[in-house]
Amino acid sequence: MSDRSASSPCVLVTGGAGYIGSHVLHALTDAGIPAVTIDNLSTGRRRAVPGAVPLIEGDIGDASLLERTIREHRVDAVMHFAGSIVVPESVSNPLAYYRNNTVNSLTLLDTCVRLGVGNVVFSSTAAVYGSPERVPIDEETPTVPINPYGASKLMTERMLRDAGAAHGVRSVILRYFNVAGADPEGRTGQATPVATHLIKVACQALLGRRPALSIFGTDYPTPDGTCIRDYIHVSDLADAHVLALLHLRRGGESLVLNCGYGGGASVHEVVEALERVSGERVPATLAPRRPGDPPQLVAVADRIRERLGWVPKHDRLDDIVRSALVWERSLDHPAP
Ligand SMILES: NC(=O)c1ccc[n+]([C@@H]2O[C@H](COP(=O)([O-])OP(=O)(O)OC[C@H]3O[C@@H](n4cnc5c(N)ncnc54)[C@H](O)[C@@H]3O)[C@@H](O)[C@H]2O)c1
Ligand SMILES: O=c1ccn([C@@H]2O[C@H](COP(=O)(O)OP(=O)(O)O[C@H]3O[C@H](CO)[C@H](O)[C@H](O)[C@H]3O)[C@@H](O)[C@H]2O)c(=O)[nH]1
Repeated sequence: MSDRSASSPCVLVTGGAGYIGSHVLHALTDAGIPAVTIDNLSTGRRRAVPGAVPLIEGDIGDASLLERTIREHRVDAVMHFAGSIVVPESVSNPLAYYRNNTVNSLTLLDTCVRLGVGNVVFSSTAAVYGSPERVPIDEETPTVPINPYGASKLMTERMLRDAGAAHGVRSVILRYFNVAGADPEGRTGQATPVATHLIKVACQALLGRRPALSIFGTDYPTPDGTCIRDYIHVSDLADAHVLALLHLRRGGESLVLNCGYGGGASVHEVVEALERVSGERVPATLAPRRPGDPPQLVAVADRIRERLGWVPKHDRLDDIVRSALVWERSLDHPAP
């Protein structure tokens, strides 16, 4: 055990080899906060994990591995990213989603309670709101998920709330809106080649790594007919996680917080931003609506600023798409 881990408590980051988890590991390392990660590398990559952070290759469904890690590293807090994230896959294979997102979260939470780890930061999603009637969406909006992915995450939120009441576990539940972009220093980014997220797919199309971007639906009730989303830069999201951890370590109360900027961009606006920053055309074709896409998802994002003192640094759409494009160029694998 190193001197540092002997003196300071450590945060266990599940899924730290993945897109968002790896950005958070870099943010923790930059802030001098000791961390350890467990990842089964099902979608994550070993090289996304900063060198200073021990990577334990294993599954969070393995209670004895969790227990060993928590004891050996003097873990006092957990940031829980590990999970399955593809919405259509959750529709075709729901039980796999309930197993990985809900059952494994239960194992993790149960282990935390048994070992007295009382601080949990959880990656939730705007998908818990489903297709709300009113936009923008505040945290009191009813949670009515419309797919198993959203339902599987909402169940973990519920477990955290109940475990808080019964066992004193305090949690910050972060409901991410549309996460995009990459580390401005180029240390990590979204690396899975089978991407479905708009900004990543648009970058791949611009670079000729896929034939074209399909714009799913141009007849929505929005000003330009395409869907509107609240895109948040992954590095700003990573900063929010560090603040959430510090809040809990200070003894702060449990919170549920939207993570977005409170503004929206349409699919056309995203494409225009990418063309503006690159000076190149995004090959795009107009396609029918994708099933299950709500016309607008925009956060009311005041609470996170008030409660955590979060101040975003990368909230211009041009910055988000530029960082995504720089990262995409650095990847050596072609898209499928
Ligand atoms: N990407 C988004 O836009 C988005 C939006 C809302 C919420 N989220 C949530 O954020 C979290 C991270 O998402 P991401 O985009 O970084 O996805 P990702 O697939 O890049 O990261 C998930 C990581 O978890 C690991 N993992 C999965 N199951 C595991 C298991 N059973 N045991 C150990 N490791 C396991 C994977 O190998 C991967 O490294 C997820 O919980 C997701 O639901 C993501
Ligand atoms: O090739 C593409 C991909 C996406 N889109 C459109 O771009 C918008 C954004 O789509 P994404 O797939 O990038 O993201 P989603 O809004 O579908 O969902 C994401 O954000 C949600 C919360 O807002 C959940 O967190 C979910 O897990 C996460 O995938 C949608 O209108 C979609 O139809 C296209 O036109 N073409």
